[in-house]
Amino acid sequence: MINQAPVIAIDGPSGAGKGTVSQLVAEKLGWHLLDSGALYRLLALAVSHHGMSVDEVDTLKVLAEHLDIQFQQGNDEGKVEIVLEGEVVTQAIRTEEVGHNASKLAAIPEVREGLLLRQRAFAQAPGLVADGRDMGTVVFPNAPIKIFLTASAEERAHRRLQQLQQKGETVNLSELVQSIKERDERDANRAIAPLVPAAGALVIDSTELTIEQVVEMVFAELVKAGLV
Ligand SMILES: Nc1ncnc2c1ncn2[C@@H]1O[C@H](COP(=O)(O)OP(=O)(O)OP(=O)(O)O)[C@@H](O)[C@H]1O
Ligand SMILES: Nc1ccn([C@@H]2O[C@H](COP(=O)(O)O)[C@@H](O)[C@H]2O)c(=O)n1
Repeated sequence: MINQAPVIAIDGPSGAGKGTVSQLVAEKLGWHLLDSGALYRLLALAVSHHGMSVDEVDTLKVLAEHLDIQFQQGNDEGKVEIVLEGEVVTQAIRTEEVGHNASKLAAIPEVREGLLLRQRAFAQAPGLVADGRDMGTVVFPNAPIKIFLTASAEERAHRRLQQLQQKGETVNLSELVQSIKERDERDANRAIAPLVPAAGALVIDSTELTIEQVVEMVFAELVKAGLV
């Protein structure tokens, strides 16, 4: 059996709100959280640090399997610091550039294979909220709850703009829309584990919804499944 503990799989395109909603749901339930995108971002950063070529697919697979990653509880309640090979990279992995490089690596089958078991290992009692692109389709196909969270590209770019501006970064909205559409295109059209709603997934379009409304909809699914 693949899933040892109940899993809520939350998939969808960049900026749809998966990370925010997953964190809130995991906190409310006291369940574990898997930000699978962070693993692809960490790999992209490591590849760039080590000056590796994306053509070395067998070496990439080994790196993906053994990459030294730690998710450490920070001083602020709920804040997790991400450590790659001894260096805190919590902020460094969140740039658009790292997201783009992650999405290029994510199209390589050996990379996905290398990360697969690491992701499944997060499914521990009492349960896991897993956020990504293929949580419901490939990594946790038996998850009792599958959500596909989306929003218009313009709304997602707008949210990302605000997020980056709050961090003091100067960004251009039309460039962000372009970047988000490019990443959507690559994620949805790759040959392996493309971004598609899993069979039976509840599709939630959050364009006109608040974060709280989306969280409520996920909880309604938990009630229906008898998990709370
Ligand atoms: N329903 C919503 N209404 C308004 N803002 C939202 C909503 N959902 C998320 N946001 C905001 O949008 C931004 C992006 O959300 P988040 O990082 O959770 O997206 P994501 O799907 O995890 O993206 P990525 O896959 O790129 O990591 C955050 O600033 C978040 O607060
Ligand atoms: N399950 C996943 C998660 C992520 N990816 C790829 O990584 C990129 C970065 O992910 P974020 O969620 O942090 O934005 C993303 O664009 C995907 O290409 C993936 O393939 N599968």
